[in-house]
Amino acid sequence: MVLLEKAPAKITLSLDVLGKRTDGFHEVKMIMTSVDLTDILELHERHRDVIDVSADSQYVPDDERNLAYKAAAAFKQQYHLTKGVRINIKKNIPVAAGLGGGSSDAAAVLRGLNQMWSVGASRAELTQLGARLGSDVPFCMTGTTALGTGRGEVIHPLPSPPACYVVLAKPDMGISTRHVFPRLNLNNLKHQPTADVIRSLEEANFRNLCDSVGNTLEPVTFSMHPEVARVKEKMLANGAAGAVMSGSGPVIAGLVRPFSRARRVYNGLRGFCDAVYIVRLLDQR
Ligand SMILES: C[C@@](CO)(OP(=O)(O)O)[C@H](O)COP(=O)(O)OP(=O)(O)OC[C@H]1O[C@@H](n2ccc(N)nc2=O)[C@H](O)[C@@H]1O
Ligand SMILES: Nc1ncnc2c1ncn2[C@@H]1O[C@H](COP(=O)(O)OP(=O)(O)O)[C@@H](O)[C@H]1O
Repeated sequence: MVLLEKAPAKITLSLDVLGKRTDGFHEVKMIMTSVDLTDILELHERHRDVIDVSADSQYVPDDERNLAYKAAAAFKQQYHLTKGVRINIKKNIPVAAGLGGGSSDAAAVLRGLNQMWSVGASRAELTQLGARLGSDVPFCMTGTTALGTGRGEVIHPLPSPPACYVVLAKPDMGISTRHVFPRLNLNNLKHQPTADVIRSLEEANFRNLCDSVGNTLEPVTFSMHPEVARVKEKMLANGAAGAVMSGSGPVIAGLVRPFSRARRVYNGLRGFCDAVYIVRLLDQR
């Protein structure tokens, strides 16, 4: 049996860090929404009790370090399964970009195995299992628009954003999340107007949304990689109505209306960046 599962990328419209937790993670408030830039996972049932993973990207491990592998191993252990699976990943989401590609692949494996093996686990059970794999995985289980609290794994659904295009621009580097958080100056955090972003979603107010997006991690990533700050400036200079770094970066997401203006922003950034995309929100009014 073969099963195909899509794994959409996510962008963070707002990311605020409240402080450090006793478990070494940071307390966050972040608003995430999914976009139509997706990895495609092929799940092939194996009768032997093995997990094989392949990915068409040199930047992604094809062994037990792969988040898709970890998800399959956790699912098999949780439900005492001895069947095997081969997972082929078509990577369309840039790696270590702040778009949650690995987390989304892990969530796709949990959804896919639950279906392929007719386990019947609830979405809540899969989300709880996903939280053990990474802070981003619970959001990726839902794939709509939500506020993440705690370390990001506690999910509070939010209204869909107003329809717009998103230009994603990735400078030519990857950034590891675990290298960004420790560099935060916890005594001088630039907090975000999370409540304003939520209100703009409730009111479907595109202008107010664009004026309130922001990311407390930007100063850290920008100081490590000044070119990321330049991409954000260029995104706005080329006509984006709002721009914000996604996750720990380096991707900058620009909110744009209408499509003709999105094309202009896209063209203004191509050649300046390693990869530029125009995507749609998967969950929009
Ligand atoms: C912070 C975000 C925002 O989207 O960064 P991106 O990965 O997307 O860039 C994500 O929630 C990340 O989620 P995920 O990538 O699953 O991170 P995890 O594997 O849980 O944690 C990786 C490392 O990031 C740091 N970390 C992550 C989340 C958090 N709330 N506090 C932290 O300090 C820790 O050092 C941790 O060891
Ligand atoms: N299936 C996967 N897809 C992408 N990255 C993966 C995967 N499995 C493991 N990784 C590793 O996880 C790290 C984070 O990748 P990714 O989730 O794309 O970053 P981000 O959370 O910043 O978007 C990378 O170093 C990558 O090598």
